[in-house]
Amino acid sequence: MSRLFLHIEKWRADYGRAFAFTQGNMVVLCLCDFGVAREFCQCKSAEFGRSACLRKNMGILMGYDSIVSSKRKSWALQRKIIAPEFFNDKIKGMVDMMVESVIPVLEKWESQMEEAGGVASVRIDEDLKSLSAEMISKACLGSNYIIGSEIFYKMLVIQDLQSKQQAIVVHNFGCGLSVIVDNCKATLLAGNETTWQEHIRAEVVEILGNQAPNMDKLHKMKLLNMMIYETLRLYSPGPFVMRETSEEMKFGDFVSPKGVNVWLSSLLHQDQANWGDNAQSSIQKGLQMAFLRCARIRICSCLLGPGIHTCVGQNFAMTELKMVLSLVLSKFIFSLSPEHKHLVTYKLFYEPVHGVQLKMEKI
Ligand code: HEM
Repeated sequence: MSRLFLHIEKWRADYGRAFAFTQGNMVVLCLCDFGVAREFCQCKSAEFGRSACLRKNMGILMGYDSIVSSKRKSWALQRKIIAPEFFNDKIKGMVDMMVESVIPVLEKWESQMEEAGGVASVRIDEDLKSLSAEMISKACLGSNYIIGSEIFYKMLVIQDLQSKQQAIVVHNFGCGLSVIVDNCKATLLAGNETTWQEHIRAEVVEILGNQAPNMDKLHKMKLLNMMIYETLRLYSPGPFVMRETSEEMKFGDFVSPKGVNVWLSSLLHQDQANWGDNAQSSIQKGLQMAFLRCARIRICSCLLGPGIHTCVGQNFAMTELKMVLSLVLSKFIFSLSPEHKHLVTYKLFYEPVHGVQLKMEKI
């Protein structure tokens, strides 16, 4: 985030851990302070809901009155209907469907490895995108899932057009050599430091044996769970969680009048004041700190959405992630391919511009 939203990083350094700015006629209070963030996360007031600008700018993609864009009564009603559909007892019945969907993808990658004589450079992002579209469509639409996948791809086109229309103006406050060097270091490290894989693979193999994953087995995979949280912390899917006040509200010492957009910055996830020296650590170091982090994440987390808006699909998402990763780890050894070009853009979520290319080898 600090690379794409350099202005936020700069304003935080210049004005402190909470500052306000205007964007057009919208007033934004941006919070980068752990203590205040906790209050943001714990706020259960219906007067602190989704902002009007989200509906205005993203309504075409998210719906103008959907669970992700509505407020108060309309949101509460939709949440009450949708949330139970993603409770764990429902997800339990979806695991076989998830395994069935992932097998063809693993077989496709396997044959690419065989054709390349054992080790191949495999582009995985498109396959994973299709896989996740297929799984959520099957979960929601059953046998009509093809329609769901078609809708998903139409939405991607709209997302693309939207992001071009509302291109973020990234102010260059000195993105110099140090930024490039930092990114090279991060990429090299992430590509080569794979000892974490061995630890997690050992856990996965011990729990799975030769059997397919099921819900009970996935629950036992503690290291894998931590690795997913650590990855979400280091590479949050988006830069902010956004709310709008419908009445005067107080966060720490900050009093926000009615109608102000309050943004919680994901810079918090890598803030040394909160995470100490390991704030920017790799997955390997991260795993050593993971227990501490998991505890903090529980206290204040916007990784899967804070407060009453916490992610409805988190059981589904975590099961899907653990299922796919456990199968990949039990079958393949992987690291970043030399062909991988690291460049990230922001289109509603962060996305790799040139995809993700892995060097993969069958175990
Ligand atoms: C790793 C994958 C995922 C991540 C990191 C994630 C993250 C989040 C976050 C941060 C929020 C809160 C946004 C806010 O407070 O404004 C959220 C809300 C939401 N997520 Fe997810 N999500 C994931 C997967 C999913 C999936 C698979 C589904 C659907 C099955 C889903 C459905 C929703 C919905 C409907 C909300 C809105 C909840 C509400 O406002 O009441 N998410 N998610």
